[in-house]
Amino acid sequence: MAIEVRDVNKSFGTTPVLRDVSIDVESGSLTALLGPSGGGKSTLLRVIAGLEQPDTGTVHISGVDATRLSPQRRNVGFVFQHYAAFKHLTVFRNVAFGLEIRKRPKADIRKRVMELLELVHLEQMADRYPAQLSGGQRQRMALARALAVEPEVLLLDEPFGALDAQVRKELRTWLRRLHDEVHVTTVFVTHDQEEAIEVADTIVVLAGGRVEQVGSPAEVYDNPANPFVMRFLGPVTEIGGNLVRPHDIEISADPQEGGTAATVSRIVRLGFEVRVELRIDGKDAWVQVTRSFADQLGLKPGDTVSVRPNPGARSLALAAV
Ligand SMILES: Nc1ncnc2c1ncn2[C@@H]1O[C@H](COP(=O)(O)OP(=O)(O)OP(=O)(O)O)[C@@H](O)[C@H]1O
Repeated sequence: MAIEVRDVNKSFGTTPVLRDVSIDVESGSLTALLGPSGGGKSTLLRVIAGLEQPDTGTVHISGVDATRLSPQRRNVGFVFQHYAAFKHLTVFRNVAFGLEIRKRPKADIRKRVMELLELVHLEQMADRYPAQLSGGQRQRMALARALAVEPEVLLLDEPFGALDAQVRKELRTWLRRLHDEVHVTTVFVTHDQEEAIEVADTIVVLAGGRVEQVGSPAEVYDNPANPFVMRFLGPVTEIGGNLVRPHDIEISADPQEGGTAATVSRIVRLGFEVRVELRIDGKDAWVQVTRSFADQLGLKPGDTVSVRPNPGARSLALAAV
């Protein structure tokens, strides 16, 4: 195990921010800490980094008890949302920085930095200054710099959070490919469930300072531990007292066995998908269908339909919680 966090509690003043948090991060994995704002993600990452001390509990890194070690002695690399580059140094020198202070031979530094710049696709930018890079390029430089000293663990706190949606998407794919090449154990913080699902091997869902669930993207999406996780990981709607994914619902113009009667209130066409909005017993619900299926049904507002979760659907009973 690359990182073992055990029974960590942390409060700021009287506010508990991490409550009995225990997680294992496998060597070579890419793990997302996912959750709503204020849930404790950054604090947990900072506890792993050694930038915050837990009130109780321990952090082991590569089998060594790191709980009382300074950040410098933990052999971790970090990248934050707003990366503080040395403005007066070129991209090359920024990446070389950690190696220069470790007094590595010049030729070795040059070789390593050029390899890293190639890895992050910035080899053409070596002589530029940070101000001459785009936001996405600057974050890639930050990653190269964090990797330069060969950390055992790479910690990323919303590394693409300040970038626009398009660049963010590109960098996600890029981070996944980079990780497949380098295999350094990586933990990254995100509040974006799509980003976590697309990039991570393992997702740790953190809310209110507690670990709600740990699992692969498919596990947390398809088998959420509770209604909170189900809601946080993707769209949900309520049918017959159950929480269901809107794409897991069968809709029919005719009554179906085990179906619930609903009235169509609106039909919204969103490109390939169609969202059929419904009223069921005075409550709103919705079903997601494909455009061709919607056309086949020929629904219009005011129609009465029958809805039911399809046989393989995961549903969570709301009354039981
Ligand atoms: N240094 C600090 N002093 C006091 N309170 C803090 C400190 N750092 C964080 N907090 C509080 O701890 C809680 C958790 O913050 P944290 O940044 O860990 O959450 P987060 O899940 O990363 O949220 P976000 O996505 O908004 O950064 C918040 O209520 C925050 O206000």
